[in-house]
Amino acid sequence: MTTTRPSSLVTVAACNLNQWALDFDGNVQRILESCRVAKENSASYRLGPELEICGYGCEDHFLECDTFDHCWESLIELLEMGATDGLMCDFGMPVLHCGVRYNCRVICRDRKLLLIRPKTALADNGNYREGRYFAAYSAPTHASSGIVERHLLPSTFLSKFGQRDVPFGLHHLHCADGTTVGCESCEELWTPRSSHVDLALRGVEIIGNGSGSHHELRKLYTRMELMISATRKCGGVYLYSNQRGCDGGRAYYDGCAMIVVNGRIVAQAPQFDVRDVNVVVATVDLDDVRSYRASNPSFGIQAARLASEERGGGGCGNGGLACDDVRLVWDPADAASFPNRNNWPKMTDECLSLKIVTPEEECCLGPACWLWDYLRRSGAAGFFLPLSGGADSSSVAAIVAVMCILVTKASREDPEGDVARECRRVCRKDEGNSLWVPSTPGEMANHVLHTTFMGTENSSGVTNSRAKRLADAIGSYHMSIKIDLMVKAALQVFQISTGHMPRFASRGGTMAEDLALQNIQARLRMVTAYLMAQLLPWVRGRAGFLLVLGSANVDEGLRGYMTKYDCSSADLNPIGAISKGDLKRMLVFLSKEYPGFDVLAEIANAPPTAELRPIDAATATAEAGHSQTDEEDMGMSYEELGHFGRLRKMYRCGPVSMFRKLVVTWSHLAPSEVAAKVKRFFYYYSVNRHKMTTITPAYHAEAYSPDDNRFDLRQFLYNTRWTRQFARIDDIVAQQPDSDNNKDKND
Ligand SMILES: Nc1ncnc2c1ncn2[C@@H]1O[C@H](COP(=O)(O)OP(=O)(O)OC[C@H]2O[C@@H]([n+]3cccc(C(=O)O)c3)[C@H](O)[C@@H]2O)[C@@H](O)[C@H]1O
Ligand SMILES: Nc1ncnc2c1ncn2[C@@H]1O[C@H](COP(=O)(O)OP(=O)(O)OP(=O)(O)O)[C@@H](O)[C@H]1O
Ligand SMILES: NC(=O)CC[C@H](N)C(=O)O
Repeated sequence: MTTTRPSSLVTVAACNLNQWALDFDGNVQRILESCRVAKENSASYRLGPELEICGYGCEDHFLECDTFDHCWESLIELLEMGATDGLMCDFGMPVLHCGVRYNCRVICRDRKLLLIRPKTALADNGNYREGRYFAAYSAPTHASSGIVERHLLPSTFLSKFGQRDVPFGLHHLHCADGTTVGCESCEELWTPRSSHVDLALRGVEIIGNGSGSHHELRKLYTRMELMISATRKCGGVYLYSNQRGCDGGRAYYDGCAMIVVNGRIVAQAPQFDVRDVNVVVATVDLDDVRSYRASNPSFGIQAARLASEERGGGGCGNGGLACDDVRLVWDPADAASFPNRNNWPKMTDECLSLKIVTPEEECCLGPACWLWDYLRRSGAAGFFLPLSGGADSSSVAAIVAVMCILVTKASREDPEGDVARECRRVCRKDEGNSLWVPSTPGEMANHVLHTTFMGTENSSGVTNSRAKRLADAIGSYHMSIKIDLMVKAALQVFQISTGHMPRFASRGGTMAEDLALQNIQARLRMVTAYLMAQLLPWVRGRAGFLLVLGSANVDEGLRGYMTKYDCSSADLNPIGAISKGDLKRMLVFLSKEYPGFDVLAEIANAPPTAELRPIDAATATAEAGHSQTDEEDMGMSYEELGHFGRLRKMYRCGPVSMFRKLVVTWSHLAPSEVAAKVKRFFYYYSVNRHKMTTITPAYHAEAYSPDDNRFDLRQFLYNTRWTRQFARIDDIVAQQPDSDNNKDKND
């Protein structure tokens, strides 16, 4: 008699889901769709994103019992609707266990819960606050005795599915066909002692990582490196699922579900997309994992040592749980299951090279997808953008244009699909059984984007023309108006009330008068923007309101080079966490990528100007069209601001350490000049920090974002003289060989 081993082929699926915090019904629908697609592709295992049932970004809603209750309701619904029939599903949801909140993976199959696995390392840096909502789990000491901790399920499980409780802890599953499955949750991959290491040493072959990881420029590369390195060292089939989209906040989760085998990427889902559900599937041979590990003696030594430690009583209770009625592999010999050879899952043996877009593309694709989710979920009829023809507001217009390109393409590919349906709803073309889809991105832009150049007597014709040409290229509903009447009226009210009329500095006024005259123009633009946003749909015979887009970039926020409550106060800002340098590169990229957008290159190359002071014909240049330029006004260049911003936030530098670094980086400058620049930066940063408290919610794009509300938590009332800090800088300058003091001494 011959005994043959069961087959070792298994088809696994990972997904990107556009979940929305607290949208329990919508989330269930998207999960169901991902399970359907996984099954359609013959998968026997499906991994979903972190906390997918309620949405990752519930934040303080995780403190509410309702959130936990609704998650159980959703899980019951998923089981009842057959999501797990014939498919092992690793779902993400919060679980209250013995009075403690945990961020958990819940593994189910055939309407039965097999394991609840709590997260052990919580994400608490940057935008993450998991420690506020959850406790990190560590295995209880009694687990070493082999006792498996159990979680008592809500009573409905007993009545509906005959199940009272489920193992709870850091276990993995041993299926009847010899396949082993385990999990590691998002941040655990990023920690020095990652869970996948011990899982691999215990022989676990399939490891699912359900994540809630948001986009930051250049971050995908780090994620990919972590997964490739993990499976190169440990072997294994590593699945990564991530949320994708705007789930109600400033972050954009950038999907990119992946399947990696022994250091090779075998499947990758899109990072930026307007579809709600993407599923990637791969058929892998677990024997490849077994032989990869077994062929590496040093892996064997460590695996044997761990096994002997655990046998020797140091066991941590993280053992395998037998699932005797679960089979994951498919067997070509089982002709009854797979009668038609053409329907067999395709073996995935090639190694894909990871698709990583350039930072310029990331800058427009991430915010474009985020804006689309926000627009369709807010119920608005479109956007209103004050378009100055400068680099910032033009970048925002270009991002909306990219949004229209993505949505138009997806709608035209499937006029009956979800994206087309949402597009019709937003464009107010959804009456009856309409299957309308925009014929071009420009047609869509004409429905959703409203742009206005709001000139004053201080504006130049050059910027007005750039705004008009860009609006024409994009197809937006554009107007060019003058707001001098409003400015004059406001100043007359002031004069009647006080008997004084302010003058610009160039006309004999003080700096206070000059600033007030600049700010009134800027603020009236904001008032006009909201009026337009409210009434333009009415003017066009449509229902609804428009969302006002802001366009202050990260450098302006950091330096405070903006008027509080002017056009920087809007409903949303897609570029608030992107630097001027990255934006200019994005504009140049778009001008090359899309025919007809060549005006963007001209805009990128023009010197930035606020156009709030009268034009001085003697100093105005043809490119700027104006004599007032940002960099001169600010007393620092955008490039210098980039350095200050990164050192302050990403390298956690106070004034003294920033000076110490820059004095080396800027070795072409005298230490005293570097000191003056650093002090000037910290002065303006601290004097204007209060502006960040009211700044418009912006797409989180960069690790150097100064967003006061979520990401860069600091005071907003400073002693702007920084006496101790600046004195230390002066001390260091005095010690430098080429300092002015020493020069005097040497002379
Ligand atoms: N510690 C503190 N905590 C809370 N609030 C504080 C505060 N200190 C001042 N304030 C408030 O902030 C006000 C000063 O800020 P703000 O009114 O913005 O005025 P301010 O910062 O003085 O002037 C705006 C600056 O932005 C420049 N700018 C450049 C480019 C474009 C634009 C534009 O708008 O288009 C503007 C403009 O040239 C000018 O230099 C004070 O009058 C006070 O109301
Ligand atoms: N003439 C104008 N018409 C319409 N909107 C304007 C005008 N001037 C300024 N704005 C709005 O106010 C915002 C801030 O103005 P500011 O002069 O600081 O421009 P900026 O930050 O350099 O941006 P941009 O590069 O778009 O000019 C602009 O991004 C734009 O949305
Ligand atoms: N949700 C998480 O655990 C995310 C953590 C991880 N550092 C990331 O950015 O992807």
